[in-house]
Amino acid sequence: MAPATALLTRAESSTSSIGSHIDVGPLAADDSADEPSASTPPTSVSDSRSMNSSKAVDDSAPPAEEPARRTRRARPTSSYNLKQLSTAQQPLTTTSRNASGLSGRTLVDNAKDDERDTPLGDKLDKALNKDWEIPNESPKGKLPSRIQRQSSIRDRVKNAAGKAGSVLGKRTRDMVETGRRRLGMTKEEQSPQKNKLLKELDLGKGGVLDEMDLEEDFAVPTFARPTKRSKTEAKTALREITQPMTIGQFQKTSDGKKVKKWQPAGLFAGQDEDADPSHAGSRKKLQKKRPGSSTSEAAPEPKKRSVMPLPMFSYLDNSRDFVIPYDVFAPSWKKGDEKPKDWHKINRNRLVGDAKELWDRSERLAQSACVCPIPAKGEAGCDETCLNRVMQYECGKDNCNLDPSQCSNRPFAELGERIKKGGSFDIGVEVVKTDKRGFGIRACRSFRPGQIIMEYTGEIISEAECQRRMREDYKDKACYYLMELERNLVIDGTRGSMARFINHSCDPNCEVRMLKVGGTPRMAVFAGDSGIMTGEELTYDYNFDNFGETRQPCYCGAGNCRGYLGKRLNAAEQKKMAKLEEEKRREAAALAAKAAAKELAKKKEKDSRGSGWRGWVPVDDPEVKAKLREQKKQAEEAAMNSSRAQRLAARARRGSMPASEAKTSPMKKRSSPRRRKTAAVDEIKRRVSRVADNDEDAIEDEDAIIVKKNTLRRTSTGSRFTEDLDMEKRPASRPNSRHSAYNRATGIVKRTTYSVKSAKSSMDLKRQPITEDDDNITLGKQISNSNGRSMSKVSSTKEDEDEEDEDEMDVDDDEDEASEEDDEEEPMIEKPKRNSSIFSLANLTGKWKQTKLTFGKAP
Ligand SMILES: C[S@@+](CC[C@H](N)C(=O)[O-])C[C@H]1O[C@@H](n2cnc3c(N)ncnc32)[C@H](O)[C@@H]1O
Repeated sequence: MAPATALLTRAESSTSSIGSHIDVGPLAADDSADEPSASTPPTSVSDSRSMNSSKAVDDSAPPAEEPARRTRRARPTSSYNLKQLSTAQQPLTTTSRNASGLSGRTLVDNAKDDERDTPLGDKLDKALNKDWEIPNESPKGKLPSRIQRQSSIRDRVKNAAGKAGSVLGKRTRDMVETGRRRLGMTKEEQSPQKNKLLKELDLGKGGVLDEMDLEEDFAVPTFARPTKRSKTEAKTALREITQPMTIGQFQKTSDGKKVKKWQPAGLFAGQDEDADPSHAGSRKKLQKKRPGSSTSEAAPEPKKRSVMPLPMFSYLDNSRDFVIPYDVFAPSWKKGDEKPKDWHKINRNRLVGDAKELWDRSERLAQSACVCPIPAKGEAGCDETCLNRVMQYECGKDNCNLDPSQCSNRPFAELGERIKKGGSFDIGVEVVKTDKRGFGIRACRSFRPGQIIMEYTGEIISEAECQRRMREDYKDKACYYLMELERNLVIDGTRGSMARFINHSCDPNCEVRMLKVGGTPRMAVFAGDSGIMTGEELTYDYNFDNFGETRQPCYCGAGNCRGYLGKRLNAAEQKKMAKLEEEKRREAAALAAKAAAKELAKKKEKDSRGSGWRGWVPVDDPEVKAKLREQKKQAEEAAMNSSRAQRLAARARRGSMPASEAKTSPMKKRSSPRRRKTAAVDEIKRRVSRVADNDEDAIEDEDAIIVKKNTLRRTSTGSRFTEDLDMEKRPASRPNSRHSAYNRATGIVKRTTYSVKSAKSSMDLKRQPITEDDDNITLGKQISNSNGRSMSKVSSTKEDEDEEDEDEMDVDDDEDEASEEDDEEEPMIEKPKRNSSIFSLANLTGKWKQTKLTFGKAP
């Protein structure tokens, strides 16, 4: 070799071949035989391997060292001079290049080219020879033209496939063989579909041909362009072949060897599609299996898969509504939820009374027996053609030859197994309270269409007993739990299983059916055609006869609701029912009108009492109490703020009385105490009656009186005004009076006792306890003197007030005496409150009694 050639520098390299264009043509051709590794295209000048391959290697270098010098970085990259490469590889049978630009022989040794006779290679060979019409003749004497090169495509494809097969190894080949066996195909008799797939696999868009875009104006042979679908299928097939086996688990054999355990079923090509309940086709199939089911159309045959579906596609196909899994949702009874009372649970039917006799005597149907064939693996036996199923018998060991695992007509056995487990998921239902329909049953798991949910158990009674119970025991009940079992026999679920709580719906999701289990009829609730989702309320159509004339309104809320519980009526029945209802409606209207008239009369009577009258109110009503307190407060504030009150207060402070008051002042008349008292009381009565008549002025006067009283009370505690009054107006001593000594000592007390404006009432109030019972807002006071003598406790209403006035005088007399004696005592009262005329009257007269308070005025 010329050493000059060997001294290839980076600079030279970059100029001679931008993009790592390395001239390896003649050298590679020469060396390829003795140095197979040279077939790996060199990638860059720094690649020592490339240098060697281009004969720039010193021949003296020991060949054994070559592998050691090959670095990791010396890997091929993706830029080649394709023309050169193809020429360089001319001596080989074929050259192939895939999309990444790698030569096939970088993966597979040339020496193995002969082993290309893999099944896939054969297959491709066949497919190519059969379907492709690629012109492979070139004009004689001409240099290999483009089209000639095109003729080698076939070989290249074969090479590629062969190499792939060889690379993937025995396992893949075995798989392909197995797949072929499953499809029942020999090499020769492949289905047209498979051929098509293979063709598409070979030629698909973006497939082998597309990868071989050696020249822009490549003449594509005439064959149909692959569709999108076939392309997908082809890709799937390719993936099926090339994917490593990941399904299955390893298991150890007896001699400790690890062998793969293969799935017997799954998403494999050649198997039936799943009978998933959420799948419309399979649902129909199940419906068809049930006798008496509404849908009787023949279910379509399940399709056989020609290729394995990708998991993603099967998920998309079997889409269903999202439901929170049971263990997350678990709509179970919460603490505090209402539980049904009055329910005695029994899980097995009990024969009661004459039903037992009837049961024993009743003619039992001869036990039916089915002759269903053993089903194919993975299929359910005793389908819709099963004789037992048709006769409404459950299969069992006595009447069915199939193994329980093969038989699909053993719902009660299935239920028994589930109940034995005992968890709430296995039981699958629970009682819940509904809005308008009492209790109901809710699913706490999902149920397949037609799957048994629960048994309806209870007391089995005769028809006659049922009628008696209806008439006597249940006549006042709103809910009945009676269900006909067989002729003359009824299940009374009043004492029974949870199924008794299932409500009616005109669009139900369950159905109740009777099955004979070992010759014994039993009722059960089955999921309807759409299955049941977790959390759904279970309902079935009661479709019962009404006992009596009344029909219960239905609150199922379904779009097709009939409006009533019970079965749909025929025209005559509907007419009769409409007539009855019309009558009832008329009666109800008449009753309502009567009640309205009565109410109106009451209202009129009430209104006739006058506009201000709002009726007596209960005195212990907290609202009234609050209102009264508020009114009282407002009145007090108004009184304190009224200009008249202030004027009077000012005058009182100055020591002069208003002229009007002065005129009526008993002090001026200097009459006898009794007369003065009478005059004062009369005056108060007059004022109070004006107030009672709602006279605005009088109310103001009343305020004034009250203010005055307060003023006077202050006076009594030693104000200047009182002292003045005492000095100037002090009466002559009364030698005969038993109080004269006291009068002389204190003077003022007596003088002020009987005047409206006198301090009598206020002074008395000071000495006498006023009780204002908080719980009972009636205002009143137990009058007692210092000796503890009870003076008065009079209950008063407006009607007897006048009479009481008479008593009042006597009371006051006694009181007066008491007051004289106890004048010096410490005040023992709290400040009296003003709010109503009655209260004021009581204040001013000193008469305290249990008074019923009112809003406004009494009539
Ligand atoms: C067999 S019981 C069902 C359980 C019942 N809800 C309970 O609380 O016991 C039948 C009674 O439930 C009530 N009911 C059931 N479904 C109803 C519906 N759709 N509308 C109104 N009431 C219903 C009626 O009172 C009926 O007599």
